[in-house]
Amino acid sequence: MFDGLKDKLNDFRKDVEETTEKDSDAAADASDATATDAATGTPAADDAADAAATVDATSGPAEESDTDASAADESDPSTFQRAKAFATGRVIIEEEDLEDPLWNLEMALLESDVEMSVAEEILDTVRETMLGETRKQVETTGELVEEALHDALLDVIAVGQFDFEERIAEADKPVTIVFTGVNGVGKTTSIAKLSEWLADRGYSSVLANGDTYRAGANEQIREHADRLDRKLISHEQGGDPAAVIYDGLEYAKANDVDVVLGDTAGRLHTSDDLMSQLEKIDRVVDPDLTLFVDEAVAGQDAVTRAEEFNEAAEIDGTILTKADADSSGGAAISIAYVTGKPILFLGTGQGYDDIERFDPERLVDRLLGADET
Ligand SMILES: Nc1nc2c(ncn2[C@@H]2O[C@H](COP(=O)(O)OP(=O)(O)OP(=O)(O)O)[C@@H](O)[C@H]2O)c(=O)[nH]1
Repeated sequence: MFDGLKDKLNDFRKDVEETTEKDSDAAADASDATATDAATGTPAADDAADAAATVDATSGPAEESDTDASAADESDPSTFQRAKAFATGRVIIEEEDLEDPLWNLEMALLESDVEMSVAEEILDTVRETMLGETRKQVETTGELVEEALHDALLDVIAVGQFDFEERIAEADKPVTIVFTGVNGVGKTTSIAKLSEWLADRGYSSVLANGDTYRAGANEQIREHADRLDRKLISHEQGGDPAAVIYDGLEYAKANDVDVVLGDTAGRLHTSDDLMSQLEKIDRVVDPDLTLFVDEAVAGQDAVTRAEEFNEAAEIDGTILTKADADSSGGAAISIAYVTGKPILFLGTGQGYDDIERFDPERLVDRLLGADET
């Protein structure tokens, strides 16, 4: 899962390590040079050697000295700063160290279908974390990069998260959940999976097929309902989707069913038709939650659709299917930031159990290699 993106993030770590290693070598040379001068006993060299040994790299005596400073100090203050830091076991990351690696990272994120504003946000956070507390002490550059990437990714991925199970537990029953999204992305399968997920936690559910537009939609969802032994409410093709979901709600009330899972059409003649249909469902059944479903493999297209559907009928969260087949990870990283609504579940296969609660920390660990699953 998301292996392509994982590799690219790892490349960034290597990139920064390489640039800072070169600079560390230069700093080591400069540090050696000041030490050698110190051995010869020149006053300026004494200052520099003191500076190299001092723990506070920002206020060493060399900076205050008005005698002729060391060659490194005069020609390249940053090299001298590095030399001082190097002598005290510190790593200094300068803006120019990050320039090329950050450029490469931006290209890699965009290639991975990460939305532009999301990529920029990630770069800003990485830059801030790595340079923010300038001359921050770290054990290795790799660790600093990892920390910066961790924070940057988590910031965008965790937008809007809430405890879905708690929300279901606390809501008045029946809870109505409406699913939006285009056809073929795994919407019906996700409804079936969620019905099982809820059953595993003790909640009963009824399925309602609000996709009255597409021929064959009733048969498709009925197959799932039969297999799972769930009640399905459906009307004839061409019927009013709001009426179907309303009937689902009435059935749930009459039979003490906890949750109504309402499918909707993924595409109509025009987007205006789709919008007014979703608006009508909103008005008639006033769903507790509207979940947008799309496939991770659709990348940028999924992100754009999430925005469009969110405008048509405000969503409360996203289910991202086919994460098992997605290498890029762009949609998983971008959708929450772009819509302001969290990803709630990942579809991870074709079986009914192949659904997992979206866990931002776990995804970040996966991307940074700490979680191998
Ligand atoms: N690998 C994988 N396949 C999935 C996942 N979710 C759904 N699928 C498959 O994707 C295909 C389409 O799923 P459907 O549930 O029929 O798609 P849909 O969006 O409901 O399509 P419509 O009913 O046309 O709206 C099916 O073959 C599913 O088995 C997933 O998380 N991983």
